[in-house]
Amino acid sequence: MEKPSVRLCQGVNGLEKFVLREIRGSSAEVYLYGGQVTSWKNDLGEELLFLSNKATFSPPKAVRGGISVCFPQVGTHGALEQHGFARNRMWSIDPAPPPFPPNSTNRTYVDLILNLSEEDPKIWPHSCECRLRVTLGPGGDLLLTSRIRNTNADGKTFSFTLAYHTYFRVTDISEVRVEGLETLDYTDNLLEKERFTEQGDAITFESEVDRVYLGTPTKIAIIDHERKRTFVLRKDGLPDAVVWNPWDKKAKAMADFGDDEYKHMLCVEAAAVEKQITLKAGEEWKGRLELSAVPSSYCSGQLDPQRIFEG
Ligand SMILES: O=P(O)(O)OC[C@H]1O[C@H](O)[C@H](O)[C@@H](O)[C@@H]1O
Repeated sequence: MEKPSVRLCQGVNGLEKFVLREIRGSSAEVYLYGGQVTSWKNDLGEELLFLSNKATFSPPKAVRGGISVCFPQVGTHGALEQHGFARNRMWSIDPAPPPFPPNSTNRTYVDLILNLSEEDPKIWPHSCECRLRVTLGPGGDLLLTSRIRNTNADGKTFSFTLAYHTYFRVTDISEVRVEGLETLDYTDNLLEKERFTEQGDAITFESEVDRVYLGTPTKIAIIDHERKRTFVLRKDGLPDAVVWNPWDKKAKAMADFGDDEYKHMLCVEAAAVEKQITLKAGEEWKGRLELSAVPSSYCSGQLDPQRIFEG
């Protein structure tokens, strides 16, 4: 048994990262650059997130993989650069994190706050506090909580979209199913954001996918059939879910992504995209994402609902 610990150390290219460890051996890594989670391992030391072998860790380029916070804009849904600027700014240790409900079992966490640059008001003329708490639960669950506060001194309202851009590591994308999004409406980024209704039983992958599922349930499951592992996402305050896999052609076009790596990743991103979140001066918004990885009780096409959708 290890002792739970949170350690600040140097990561790739001398960039600082936090390493969180829990008693049964699970761990997570969070970089101050981008406030980005780059690793999440289970009790057996198996990596659960995808991080590209070609990820550069060279600011101002965003790190390809892990979990980045897209804020204040998701994708091209606005006038800012793709996915906003939070993922390519330095974050720092939050000196005054707001109180969380007391929870004696969760001590392994780090509180970060986004440092806006002096140039940022030119592209986004607002003042805000953007906080992120990353918690590793004793059982190895990973919990991200964001708080965004409008601190505009001039009383101005602002609006934003936000996503946790999560790259799950999967064994073989063609053997993966996503459950929880069937029958929902989605907008298709590959077809000029046209709106469709999902028809199938569950989502499977055989070509490029880039969709925003709208108003999803709070729980979504990603079943890695070959590894017999199911990722369960539970989310609050983030009604939508982006599902993305670049497939072969787009993979080749990305400098920081290996040609065949699309086979081993899937992005399912808890997000607030369709409806912007609007905060009046002084108001705060809170959203959270909880991830767990459990052995699949998936067999002959059926998820065991007891295991996945309860509890
Ligand atoms: O290359 P990036 O800016 O990190 O974006 C990678 C991908 O992220 C999202 O999932 C979007 O829906 C995609 O359209 C985009 O290609």
